[in-house]
Amino acid sequence: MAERSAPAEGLVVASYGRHCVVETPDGQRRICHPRGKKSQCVVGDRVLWQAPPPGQGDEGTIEKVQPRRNLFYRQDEIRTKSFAANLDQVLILIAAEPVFSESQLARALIAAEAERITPLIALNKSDLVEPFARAWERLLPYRHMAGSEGPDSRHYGVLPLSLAQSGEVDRAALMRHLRGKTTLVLGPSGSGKSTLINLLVPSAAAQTGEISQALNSGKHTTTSTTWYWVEDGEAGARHTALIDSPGFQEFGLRHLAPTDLARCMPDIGAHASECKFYNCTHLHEPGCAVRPLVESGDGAGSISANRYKIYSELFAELSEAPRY
Ligand SMILES: Nc1nc2c(ncn2[C@@H]2O[C@H](COP(=O)(O)OP(=O)(O)OP(=O)(O)O)[C@@H](O)[C@H]2O)c(=O)[nH]1
Ligand SMILES: [Zn+2]
Repeated sequence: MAERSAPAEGLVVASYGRHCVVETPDGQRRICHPRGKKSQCVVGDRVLWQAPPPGQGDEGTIEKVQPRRNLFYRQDEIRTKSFAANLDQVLILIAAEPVFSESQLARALIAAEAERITPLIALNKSDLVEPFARAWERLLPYRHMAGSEGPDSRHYGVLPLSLAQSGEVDRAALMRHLRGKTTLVLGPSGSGKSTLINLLVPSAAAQTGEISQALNSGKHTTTSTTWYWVEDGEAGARHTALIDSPGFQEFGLRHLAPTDLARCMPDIGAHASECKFYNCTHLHEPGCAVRPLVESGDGAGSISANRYKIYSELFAELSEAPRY
């Protein structure tokens, strides 16, 4: 039997459930299969993979998945879906139109916070003046949420964009946040996700082409999550990456306990340590420091009524016993 070569390092750039595409440090891409359950991988994984012995095709095997810094995923009652691993940021792209769901936005933010991944929010289509003004207003609690670095710091970056109109300006603004990082891009359909990817990655089609080629054109199904290198002049190639992933809808958080929520909703969590009971749920307890801060009809209070409503609904949802 022919000698096998030593396992080599690689980066998972596309994932199809049972198999994936691995990129080598010199930019070659090839299809690989996990050796067993333990070597199941997702986009963003650093792996050790092995080429097949000569004469046995060109599909490799994943020998080992290196320990992950984080894993971004969602979980509903039946399924866990992993988006990607080893992320620096999640960019949540919403738009003036179609009108975005605040609950969906809050869920994606919570999932990121739970894995300690920095979320960044972008609101596209600022050229649609009135719908944009309404959407920007709805983002007020997110734009104003206090950060931990001094009294004027903000917890979330919120970028206004007009991707189809002011591409170059937006590209510069986005790159200030993305440069040198690996960012997962999420957004509901119609928000401009393809427009954003094409703006930042003019070679996106070519890069997906290389993946299809590695997949023997059509032998395997089309991709669900894809890694793109962002060409960035001075900084050079393979430095900044975007990961495009579908599946913003139905953002299940069943992997979290209801008591994790306050920590992942910083406007609510900020006051939790002042509650009378250390395990206060902020729903009904006497001496709760959170509830008096929720906006009432008179405009007083510093926690938005919508945010508190989302918190209580999620608390109830995550408290239900699993139904399977
Ligand atoms: N008015 C306006 N329209 C935009 C802007 N950016 C994107 N669009 C339009 O919005 C529509 C959706 O953009 P896409 O980039 O295809 O959005 P997507 O999020 O990839 O949508 P799916 O393909 O459905 O997932 C297209 O008709 C774009 O031309 C913008 O800044 N302003
Ligand atoms: Zn409380």
